[in-house]
Amino acid sequence: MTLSVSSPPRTIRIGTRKSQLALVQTQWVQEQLQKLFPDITFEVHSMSTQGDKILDVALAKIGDKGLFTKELEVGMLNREIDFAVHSLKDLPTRLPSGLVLATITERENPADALVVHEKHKDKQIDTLPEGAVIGTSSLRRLAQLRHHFPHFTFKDIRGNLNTRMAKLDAGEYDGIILAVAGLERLGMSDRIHQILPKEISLHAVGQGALGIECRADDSELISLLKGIEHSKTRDRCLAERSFLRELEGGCQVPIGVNTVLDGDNLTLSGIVASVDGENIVKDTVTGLAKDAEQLGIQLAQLLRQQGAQEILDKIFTEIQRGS
Ligand SMILES: NCc1[nH]cc(CCC(=O)O)c1CC(=O)O
Repeated sequence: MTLSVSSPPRTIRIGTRKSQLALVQTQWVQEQLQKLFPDITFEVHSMSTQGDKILDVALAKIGDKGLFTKELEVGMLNREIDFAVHSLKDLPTRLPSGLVLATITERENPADALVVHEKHKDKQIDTLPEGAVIGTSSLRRLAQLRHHFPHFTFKDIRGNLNTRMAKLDAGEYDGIILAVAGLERLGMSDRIHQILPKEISLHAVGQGALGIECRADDSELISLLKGIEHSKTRDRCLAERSFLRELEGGCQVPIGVNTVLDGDNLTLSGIVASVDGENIVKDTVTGLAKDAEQLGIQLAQLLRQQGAQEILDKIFTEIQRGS
């Protein structure tokens, strides 16, 4: 890929959140692009988002209308930055007009991990004692774990990864649930005690992948960004995002997924659960990877026929009431 010789190489400004994870991810993207396009200058501009500032309120109660992405999107529309690097799972399934999801990069293991207090180092999720205090701030993790392990006590946990680890190690929790991907990217793989199998926890839509968003009319940049796209991750994530979009759920609702790509065939599983873990609907569809988005819609419709909408409507009403 070459730039037109008539125009001097441009400087491209990358927007990111300021969190340690966001900075590590953005640096990785910058390095990949710099290798592919050595003549272009890529600059990193970091910004705080609303989600970085509100640390004391349970995420589920503030909703997720672009909590971690809005300031970056405004920056792109104002031309202060050219593209933004997001954890794909934090990027809403509907983008503001004028912006597109240009590229999805190769995903890390998308599963959830159990991290335990050292006194439980010989235990697994199914052998932790009655009443064990499990920290999570995700309704998706909460609902699925409650379904399988109703004898645990669940407690909200917020803050960055280091803060959460410190709270766990101080004995405030017996175990906490975190994304494998975040732990790996921050060099904390040694804290992964158990990777939760998909029978226990279906992961979040887009978990473990990075999504790069830019202005829809910047075709030159879009073609550069395609250089770091991972097509298998893209197919899986487009199916997952289409499923979530069709159910009109954000990342803060108890919706989980799993995808398997086998040659041209894509298998998508999804779950919608009530917050108490008592009602769950779960199903699987298979089709061609090139019809990824269609598959997502098909699965959403299938789950709706099994009562998913009623479960979701109840959650939306409860969140609005602030309960
Ligand atoms: N919403 C927080 C968030 N956004 C992305 C990650 C981890 C990396 C990823 O899932 O891609 C995390 C932390 C977590 O869920 O443990």
